[in-house]
Amino acid sequence: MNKIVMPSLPQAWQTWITENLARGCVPAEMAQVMVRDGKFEATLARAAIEEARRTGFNHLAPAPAPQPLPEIDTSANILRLAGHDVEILFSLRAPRVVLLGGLLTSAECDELIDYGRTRLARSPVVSDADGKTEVHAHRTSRGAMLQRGETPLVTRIESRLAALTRWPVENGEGLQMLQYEKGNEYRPHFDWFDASRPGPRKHLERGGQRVGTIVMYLSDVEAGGGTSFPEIGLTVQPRKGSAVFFANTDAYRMPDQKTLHAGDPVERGVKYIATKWLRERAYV
Ligand SMILES: O=C(O)CCC(=O)C(=O)O
Ligand SMILES: [Fe+2]
Repeated sequence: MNKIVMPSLPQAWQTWITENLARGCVPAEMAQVMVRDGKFEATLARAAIEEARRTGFNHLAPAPAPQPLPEIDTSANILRLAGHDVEILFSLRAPRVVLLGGLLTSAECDELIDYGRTRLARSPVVSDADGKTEVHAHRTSRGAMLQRGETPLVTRIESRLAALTRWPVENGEGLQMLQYEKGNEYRPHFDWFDASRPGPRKHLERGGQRVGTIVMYLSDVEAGGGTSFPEIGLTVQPRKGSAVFFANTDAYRMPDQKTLHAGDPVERGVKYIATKWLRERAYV
């Protein structure tokens, strides 16, 4: 095996191999993770791990520090953000999930629905082949894509989200206001882009990975319509004004498989949400 396998890997994976070997992880299991999560050829994964082992896995520069991510201070019950108190209802460390109460006021929810409702169109998904957006049976809601700062209310919400997550407004995609009627759903999916597929890879060029998601509930729902995370057995029930935040990647900004999530089918009532996706860098 030649010696240049490791440097050909993305820096984050070099660091991952180095750190996991140092922690005593089993090489065969590490190779499986690289195939599953990094979409590497098995032979390449094994060669890189073997090379790192032979060289004492210290031929790399010191591991870079974990990258900053959007993060919410969950040290108290109430987070005071410039004139607005948000309740921290629960938090989970890995994957990072935080449930927030009273992120939006009832009047803000109603205003956002009234504003977005005038231009609802079937919600698209990103195609694997070319990155264009297309209508798909897996996502049956209708929605409106709002520009960043499109109205004073949108600006106010975006500033609140930036203070909440300590993440710049410029790194956010525009808000999406979504309406799910009876039977409408968003089947299990990831919000992060899979760099091994040509379509999603194109989206990474503008602003990098989607490192965080905030789903804000603009209405109560009589039955169904929860946001569920099947890998961790969690379902969040919509409650007007509440929101769920989750980080889509680990501390090295590597996609996290545990963030698989769905908008469950609405059984009774109408569900309205606003979704905000946070990128690694400015989204312009
Ligand atoms: O509808 C939901 O509860 C989840 C929405 C979602 O996953 C998204 O907008 O990316
Ligand atoms: Fe999502």
